[in-house]
Amino acid sequence: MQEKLMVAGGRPLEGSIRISGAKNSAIALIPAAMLAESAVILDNMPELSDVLIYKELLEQLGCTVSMKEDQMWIDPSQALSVPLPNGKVKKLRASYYLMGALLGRFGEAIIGLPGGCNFEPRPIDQHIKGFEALGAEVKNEQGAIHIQAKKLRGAKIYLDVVSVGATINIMLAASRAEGTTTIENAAKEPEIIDVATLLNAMGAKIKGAGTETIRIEGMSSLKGCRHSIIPDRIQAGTYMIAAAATRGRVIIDQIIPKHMEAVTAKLIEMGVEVQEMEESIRIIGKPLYQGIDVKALVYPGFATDLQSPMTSLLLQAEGISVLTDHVYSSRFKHIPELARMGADIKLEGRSAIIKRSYLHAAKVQATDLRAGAALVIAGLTAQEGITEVFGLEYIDRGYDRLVENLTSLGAEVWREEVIE
Ligand SMILES: CC(=O)N[C@H]1[C@@H](OP(=O)(O)OP(=O)(O)OC[C@H]2O[C@@H](n3ccc(=O)[nH]c3=O)[C@H](O)[C@@H]2O)O[C@H](CO)[C@@H](O)[C@@H]1O
Ligand SMILES: C=C(OP(=O)(O)O)C(=O)O
Repeated sequence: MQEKLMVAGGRPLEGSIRISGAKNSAIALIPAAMLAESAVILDNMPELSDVLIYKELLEQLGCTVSMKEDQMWIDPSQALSVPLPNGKVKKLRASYYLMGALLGRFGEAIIGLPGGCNFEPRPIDQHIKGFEALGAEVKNEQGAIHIQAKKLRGAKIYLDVVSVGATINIMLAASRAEGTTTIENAAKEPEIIDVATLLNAMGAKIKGAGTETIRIEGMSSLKGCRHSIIPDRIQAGTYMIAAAATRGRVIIDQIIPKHMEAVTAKLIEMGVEVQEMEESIRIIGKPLYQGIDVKALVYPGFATDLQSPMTSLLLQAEGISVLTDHVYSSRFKHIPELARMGADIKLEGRSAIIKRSYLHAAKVQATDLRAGAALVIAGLTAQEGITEVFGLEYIDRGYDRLVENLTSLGAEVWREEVIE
């Protein structure tokens, strides 16, 4: 059943919400568990469509997986490297982590090229370069990546672009290679530290995660363990932005404020009051905001995943704001949809030039996950009317309990079936 999100605008968000575990950690930790010979327990698991698809993928690979509340239990002892050239792997981006995990555990993998949010071409050449450096032979046969290694040996790998996915995928395979692997120009996102923490708890020896040089000493076997997933900094940032955009007062709880520093700094710069506590942040919206420049960069810079939601907030700021995405050059599919609501935004190369706009409700299409988040925030700020956000399945990839969370903050939002 296809659903749309109905969003009534014009109400400030007020109250507090608790943030769940991070999608981009969860969907790397689940395949990482396959590198162990015994059960792995993952706590603080978010209830997202990507997670549920990953559970099914692991089951296809012979794992036993169960979920109870926010805990996932994975027994990978009977896992096999079943070829998955098509099917569910196409439904999410992070299915590419099965390449590293299966290569590490079995020395072979056949995995279809990933799906996920296709806001622009997203190559995986650096993942492949890493696998080849570890001694694997990699071929693309009709859209499926075939990877085979007689023996995986540690290597020195320099990434040409700073890539979250390639850094994690190489860590996965290298943790079961013979000898030491060094990844230079590695990505530093908190999710990478989370994966390294899990692998180390499984018995791996990984040093330097969170810096640009990561050293992985390969192990011949890894064991099960229990691990709690870090909070989702992108969901947290989205709610911070939504609170500011509706001139609300919201406490965003159970987060790591350090992970939010780039967003916090930009909100303060435009005039939002942000109070940091140990495990939470309070946002106090103000009547007037200043236009600012925002550059989406790799961590610890402003996250590209928050670039689209931030666009909706910048529409509320006086003067002109310039938002440039240095990670993805054309992640701007939300802009024509925002224009339907009255947004005055021009695209110049990889920058959006954003002018103060008074939005009205409209029927809009989410074309990817964060474009969807941007449209929901825009709908919340529209002065009157009900915005209909189509493509809710994208939003469900990354925001669990969205309607419950927004409703608890006083918003009027609900899901409706799309009747063709
Ligand atoms: C599942 C997951 O964690 N997804 C996140 C991950 O995606 P993902 O890991 O796919 O993104 P990357 O960090 O790899 O991409 C960063 C940049 O490097 C380029 N690139 C990447 C790999 C490669 O082999 N070759 C190459 O050229 C990409 O096109 C992009 O321009 O990080 C992105 C950047 O923070 C986020 O938007 C995604 O939410
Ligand atoms: C782009 C995203 O996810 P994915 O890489 O899983 O498509 C995202 O989380 O914004």
